[in-house]
This record gives sequence, structure tokens and C-alpha cells, in this order.
Amino acid sequence: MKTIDDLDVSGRRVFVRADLNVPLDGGTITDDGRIRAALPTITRLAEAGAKVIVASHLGRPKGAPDPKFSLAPVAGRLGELLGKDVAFASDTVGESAAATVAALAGGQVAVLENLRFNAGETSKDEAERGAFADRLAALADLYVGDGFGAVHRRHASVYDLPARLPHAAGDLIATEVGVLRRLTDDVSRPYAVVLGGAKVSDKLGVIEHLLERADRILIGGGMAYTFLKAQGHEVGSSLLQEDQVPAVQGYLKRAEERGVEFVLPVDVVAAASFPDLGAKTATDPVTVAADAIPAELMGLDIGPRSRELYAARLADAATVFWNGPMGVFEHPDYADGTRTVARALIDSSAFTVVGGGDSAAAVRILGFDENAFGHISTGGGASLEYLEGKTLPGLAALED
Ligand SMILES: Nc1ncnc2c1ncn2[C@@H]1O[C@H](COP(=O)(O)OP(=O)(O)O)[C@@H](O)[C@H]1O
Ligand SMILES: O=C(OP(=O)(O)O)[C@H](O)COP(=O)(O)O
Repeated sequence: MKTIDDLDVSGRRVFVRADLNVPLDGGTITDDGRIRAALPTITRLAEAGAKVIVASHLGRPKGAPDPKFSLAPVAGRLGELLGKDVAFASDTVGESAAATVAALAGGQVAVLENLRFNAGETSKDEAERGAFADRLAALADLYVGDGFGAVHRRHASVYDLPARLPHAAGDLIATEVGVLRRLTDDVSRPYAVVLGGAKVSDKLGVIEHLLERADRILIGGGMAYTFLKAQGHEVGSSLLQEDQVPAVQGYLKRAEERGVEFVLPVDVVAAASFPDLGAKTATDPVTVAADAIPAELMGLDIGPRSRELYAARLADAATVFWNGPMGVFEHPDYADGTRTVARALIDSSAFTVVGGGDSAAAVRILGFDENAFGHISTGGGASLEYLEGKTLPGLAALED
């Protein structure tokens, strides 16, 4: 893979595909970790005299502009962190983008509006994606792939665009791949993997691979309820991937055959409805046994007995990979599970890797020192698929 050093960037338009998909509360960025992670590449290119065009997705808009997912606040924060003006284009490939890029001088930085405001970005249709990639390519002379959190997506800006421009990997991708490679070689054991979060259907598949690698798999967050259902328990109105229940039953059986330990919640903190994450007003949570979740309740965090159990199963691990919060940590009533796992990782002597936009944000928002972990990866799904040994479209596209 080429690096930025292999490109002659001075005076040239360089398209940087970053992952600036940060958590927002209204228009306020609640954690800017992914923006800070993008700084080394952007700074280096600007200092080398490039006209830097930064592009990213934010959230999952449906292929059309949606002000909720505008990158405008991100451009503002990037400017503050860089300590200089950052231009913002109010579209991605339209008149504003063309004019904004045309006005850039060497060393200046612009941010384009959300790539996913365009249906071509995420289209499964190669021709539609290609047509959008052609329009992106017209904006730039060179391409730098640096959005590690999105390299598992076969999207136009990640996969199709680098085929159209001379390209290289940015500094973040180089760092991430360097650290994660350590977990694909001989890992120190016991190797524990903690999985939670809300992108359940995306991430359940990696368990098949983890069963061949990990010694313990701890399941929390929204992921837990598909497991509880697979064990025959009712899960009320909790997040559930019903169509995956048979697959999960297969994972549980395979784990038993291979001597891999699954650690599932024994109790959960539940409520009648999903909490208001903006207002954060107090809710009415109840703790219930994991095998007795009432029909009208949804599980929103792992319970106190589960927290103790999870901390104990992490205490003597030698390697831990964690993706996905244990509960809806954004609300104080449902943050204790995530807090406990973060604390357990810090207290263990294991090599610890935390991956994922929300997981990394949770660690910082809950007040933990990010330097207390071995590595905080900007990618959750991306790092899981990397560990699986899969060819990641956004990395393959950067190869020569
Ligand atoms: N029990 C639950 N029900 C619904 N959502 C949950 C639950 N537990 C955690 N979450 C949510 O999961 C989200 C993070 O999931 P995900 O995007 O998969 O993680 P990451 O970004 O770290 O990969 C958080 O916003 C959190 O509120
Ligand atoms: O947040 C992200 O992934 P993650 O939640 O797995 O860390 C990336 O920005 C990818 O976003 P996507 O899962 O909407 O493609």
C-alpha cells in the first residue's frame, strides 16, 4: 500500500475520505474523537501544500439531504482543532462543492457535505455507485483513504473512487492496521471478546469467526437479546434480530463443542420505553432477571449481577477486544454496564483494544482516560471484519 509520502501533493487537489461519523446531540458534537483521529493526515497534507478536500458520511441518511445529518458542525470543529479556517460545501458533488474546491489554495482545507446525501454513495448497483464516484473524481487529482471506520463498506467514496485516482493510505489507516494485526497473529490467552451495541445484524456474523479464535465471548448491549431469545427466553420489546435466532443457536452449540465460553447477562436493567437521550430526564428503570423480562419492558443495560460477572470474566484475560456499549450509555440510568466493562479493562493487565465510534466515545464521555487502554480504534464493524481476516473493500482498493 502506498502512503502519503509516495504522493506528490503540493498544489494538487487531494480527496481525503475520512470517517467523521461522530455522535451528535442535536447539532452538538458529543465526542470529537474521530475528528481528532483524522488530524494527522489532514495536517500533513496541508503542510505539504495540498488543497485538502475532506469527505465523510455521518449517520445513515437515506440517500437525500437531511439537515439532521449535516457535516457543517463537523467542519466547524475541524477548523477549531486545526486552528484555521475550513471551508464548507453545502453539497457533495454540486455547484457548491465545485466552487469551494476551485477556491482552495495550497495548504487550505475544505469539507464536503455528507456523502450519504447521495444515493450513489451506498448503492448496491455498481453502475450507480460508479457514476457517483466519477463525479467525486472530477473534484480531485489524488485520493487518500483514511476513514478506517468505513473501510468495510463497499461504498463509492471508499471503494470505487480510489480506482479512478492515484491513491494512498493515510496515517490513521496505517496506525489502525498496524495495531489490529497484533490481534490476528498469536494472541496472548485467555483472549476475551466483548460485543454489544445496536448494529446487531451487522455484527452477529463475526461470532462464527470468533468461535475459532477467542476463549470467551461476553455479550451485552442490544446484541444480548437475540442470544437470550435463542436460549428460549422472552425478551419483551428489547432489540431483537429474530431472523438470526437459529444462527445464534448454532453459535451456542458450536461454542459448547469447542469449549468457548459465552457469557450472557443474568439480569438486565429495563424500562417501558427508550429514554430521551437529548433531555436525559430520569426514567423509571427496573432490574429484572434475564430469563424473566416482562412483555411490556425493553432491556437497556446489563444488570448489577451481570456487571459483577463480566468484570470477573475480564479480570484474568490477557487480551481483550471490545466493541459495542453494554447499554444505552448516553443516558445515565443505563450507563453502568458500559462503565463496568471499561473499568474492568483498565484494571486488568491485558492488552486491551476498544473499537467502534460509540464504544470509543462512551469511554471518553464516561470520563475514562483513553491512554489507559492499549488501543482505541475508530472502527467497530471495520475492526471486527479485519480481525475476521475478510478482505475489506476500502483497504483492497488502496492496494496498488
Ligand atoms: N440494549 C440496548 N438497546 C438499544 N440500543 C442499545 C442497547 N445497548 C446499547 N445500545 C446502543 O448501541 C449504540 C452503539 O452501537 P454500535 O454503533 O453498534 O457501537 P459502535 O459504534 O461502538 O460500533 C449506542 O448508541 C447505545 O445506545
Ligand atoms: O460508525 C461506524 O461504524 P461502527 O459503529 O462499527 O464503529 C462507521 O462510521 C461506519 O458507519 P456505518 O455502520 O453506518 O456504515
